[in-house]
Amino acid sequence: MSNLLNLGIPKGSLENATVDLFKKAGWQISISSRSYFPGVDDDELNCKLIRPQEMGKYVERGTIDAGIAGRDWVRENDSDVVEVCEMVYSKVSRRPARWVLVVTKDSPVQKPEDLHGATISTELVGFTKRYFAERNIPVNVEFSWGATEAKVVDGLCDAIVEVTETGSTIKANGLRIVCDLMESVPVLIANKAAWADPWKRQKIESIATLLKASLAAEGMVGLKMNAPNDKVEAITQILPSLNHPTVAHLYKSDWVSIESILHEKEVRRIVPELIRLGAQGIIEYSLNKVL
Ligand SMILES: Nc1ncnc2c1ncn2[C@@H]1O[C@H](COP(=O)(O)OP(=O)(O)OP(=O)(O)O)[C@@H](O)[C@H]1O
Ligand SMILES: O=P(O)(O)OC[C@H]1O[C@H](OP(=O)(O)OP(=O)(O)O)[C@H](O)[C@@H]1O
Ligand SMILES: [Mg+2]
Repeated sequence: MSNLLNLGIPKGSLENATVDLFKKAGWQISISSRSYFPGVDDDELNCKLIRPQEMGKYVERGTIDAGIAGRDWVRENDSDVVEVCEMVYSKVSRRPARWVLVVTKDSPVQKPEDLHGATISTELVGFTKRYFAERNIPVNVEFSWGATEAKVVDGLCDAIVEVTETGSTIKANGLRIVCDLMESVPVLIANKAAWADPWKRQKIESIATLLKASLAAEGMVGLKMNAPNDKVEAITQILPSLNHPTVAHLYKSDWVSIESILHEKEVRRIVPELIRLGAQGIIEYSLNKVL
């Protein structure tokens, strides 16, 4: 049973985005409703759904070998684990989640210092207490079980420290962000003993490499074209690339094939220029992974 890695998948906000990312990376994880043990098409993996708030604890103890959770919760729990890599994605976007200080629109609070003696509600109690203590602002920090935005609307507290991504919950509740306190992205964490085990470490590193490669490929495309030899200099000068564009000779011809990887957004600007410079037979293709 040594060639088996116990892997924690974050239940909740990061769940679907994480399963989608694994799919792009080459692993099909199937979660059936009410089961906390997803299936996975890899005999070397055993997946468990775990709340991100508890991922660090179970990875630290070795209950699971590795897992993905928001860095916010790994830090909040001060988990003694190896942070293998970070990946920039959230529930619906490819941006970090933001922990923000929030008040009602009509609140007089303009900066954290204005909350002297106030009550702040949050799920992230340790971080919030530290943030205000470091600035010598005495506040009363209360733990919130969720639906935190409602508490500041109802006047149950003066401000909240809450996570936001699209901002729609803050907007829907007529609230205002005072300032950003912290950004958080998902991290792949590993148990220290598992990291010291050569097989487990290699498996964890393979997962990290492929997840990151899949994220890196998003929004990138390949562009390939033919051009006469005397146009190569001009074309390669305007062509963005990861390193340098590839230039290969066409068989029995004084034409070359030029290939490069670039951001999809740049294509609409670059292609007309390439045609003007003499490129022909231009093809664009999507990428699954960039390593
Ligand atoms: N849009 C988002 N909303 C909340 N958390 C997000 C979002 N995007 C990423 N995260 C990250 O997800 C983790 C929180 O996950 P969790 O499942 O607790 O979210 P939740 O939305 O509060 O869950 P629940 O629906 O059970 O209340 C944190 O690490 C947080 O940084
Ligand atoms: O900026 P947004 O894109 O709107 O996302 C952030 C919201 O999503 C989460 O709420 P959740 O659905 O978990 O409700 P909860 O407060 O009950 O946990 C989080 O706690 C915020 O309320
Ligand atoms: Mg929540």
